[in-house]
This record gives sequence, C-alpha cells and structure tokens, in this order.
Amino acid sequence: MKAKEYAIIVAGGSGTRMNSQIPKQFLVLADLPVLMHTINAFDTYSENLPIILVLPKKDIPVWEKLCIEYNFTRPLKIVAGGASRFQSVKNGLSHIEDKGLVAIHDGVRPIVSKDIIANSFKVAAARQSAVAAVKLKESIRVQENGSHTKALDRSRFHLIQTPQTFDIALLKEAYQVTEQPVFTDDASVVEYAGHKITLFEGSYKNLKITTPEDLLVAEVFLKNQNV
Ligand SMILES: Nc1ccn([C@@H]2O[C@H](COP(=O)(O)OP(=O)(O)OP(=O)(O)O)[C@@H](O)[C@H]2O)c(=O)n1
Ligand SMILES: C[C@](O)(CO)[C@H](O)COP(=O)(O)O
Repeated sequence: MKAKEYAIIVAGGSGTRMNSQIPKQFLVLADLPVLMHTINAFDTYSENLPIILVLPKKDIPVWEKLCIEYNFTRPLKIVAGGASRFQSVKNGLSHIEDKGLVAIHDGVRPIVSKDIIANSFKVAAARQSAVAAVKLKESIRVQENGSHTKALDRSRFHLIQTPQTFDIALLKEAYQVTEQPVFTDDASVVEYAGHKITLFEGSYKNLKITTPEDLLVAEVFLKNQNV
C-alpha cells in the first residue's frame, strides 16, 4: 500500500540577506507572491496532499490578507514558525500524527517541479530519505592557512536543495535532538541522528531566493515554466 504523504513548506524566515521591507516569501514575482507559486507546485503534484505551511507568527495576518487579495483558496494547515529553520520544521512536524512520508520544502524555492516532488516521495519510500541535489558547475577551491587556496575535486561535492523527504517517524525522532550549529537543513539533522542520507537529482532551476539577484532569475523561470 502507498504510504500517506505530507508536505511541510517552511516560510518562517525573515529574509535578512534579501534586505527587503516585505519578507521575500511574500514578494510578488510573475503575478503571484513567491509562496503561492511554491504551494501551487505541490498542488500540481497532488491537490489532495496535506500541506502544513509554516509562517512567522507576526506575518500570519499578512498571509491571510494576500490570500483574499489573490483569491487563493488551497486548503492548508497554518503553523507559527520558530527562531530558526530547525524550530520551524519542528513546529510543523508536531502537527503530523500519522505514519508515512513528509517532504520538507523551502517556501522560497518556488520553481520546484512536479517530477522532483514525485521523485522525492518515490525515493524516500524505498530509502527512508530523499534529498534533492545538483552537481557543481564551477571549479571550487578551499581556503588554506594565510592567503593560500587549494583546488578540490568538484565531482565529490553536491549542492543541496529541497524537497528533503523522509519517513515521518525517522524525521520526528531525529528532530528530538538539541539544535546544533551544523543544522542547515533536514538532512544534517537526520545524519546527526545516525542515519544515511540518499540524494536524488534536483534541478538548477530549483533555486532558493536568497539575495536580490535571485529575484530576477526566478521571475524569468516562473514566466517561462514550460520552456
Ligand atoms: N526561522 C526560520 C528561518 C527560515 N525558515 C525558512 O527556511 C527557508 C530557508 O531559506 P533562507 O533563505 O535561509 O530564509 P531566511 O531565513 O528567511 O533568510 P535569511 O537567512 O537571509 O535571513 C526559507 O523558506 C525560510 O522562510 C523558517 O521557516 N523559519
Ligand atoms: C535547506 C537549504 O535550502 C538546502 O539548500 C539550505 O540549507 C537553507 O540554508 P540557508 O543557509 O539558510 O540558505
């Protein structure tokens, strides 16, 4: 029998690196707030998928206003976030009581495809974890002591994206730990709990909107979704 599937979309951040008055998840790109593009991608995968949307507590009224403005009616469970991504995911997870699989996705990765979401659930069903990743396109060097740098073999490295999809029980158990500075994503939490991480092919288009220039690129992709 197919496992029950859930998604947690984390949008509880304040976007300090974007340096924008409006939190980046609410900025309008290609006629819609970023977060609505992200939710629509998951709805395209399955309109019945239960989605937990994590928002900064103070911005929940902002989101509610946007939903009225854009006539956005997709059913969601809205949960208040925490001080870090780790805390926000943990808050989201506390609203799932079932067994099954959960995809954790950044609200600010709006160009995720239906196929990537489907693959994340497929791989996680077989391997308990499925983390989207792409290979490096550029050369990399590591800083040595002083001003010296040394070339590294880029084929050994991956750039990590979301969705990061896991067996729900495994992820909940991993999130019981005290938050550590190394926790930049869900894979690092699950690995810290002693589990192996399985990567699957993400996409260079699945970018995270982090700094202002990302808005330009994201808008081009969002306006040309079928290209
Ligand atoms: N307390 C937090 C911090 C981050 N996030 C979410 O985690 C994802 C990670 O992306 P990131 O670019 O780090 O978002 P911000 O924390 O908002 O940005 P910055 O680090 O520049 O402040 C985003 O969707 C963000 O909203 C969250 O849900 N709760
Ligand atoms: C989860 C993530 O998007 C994977 O690439 C990333 O780690 C978020 O971390 P950031 O350091 O806040 O950009």
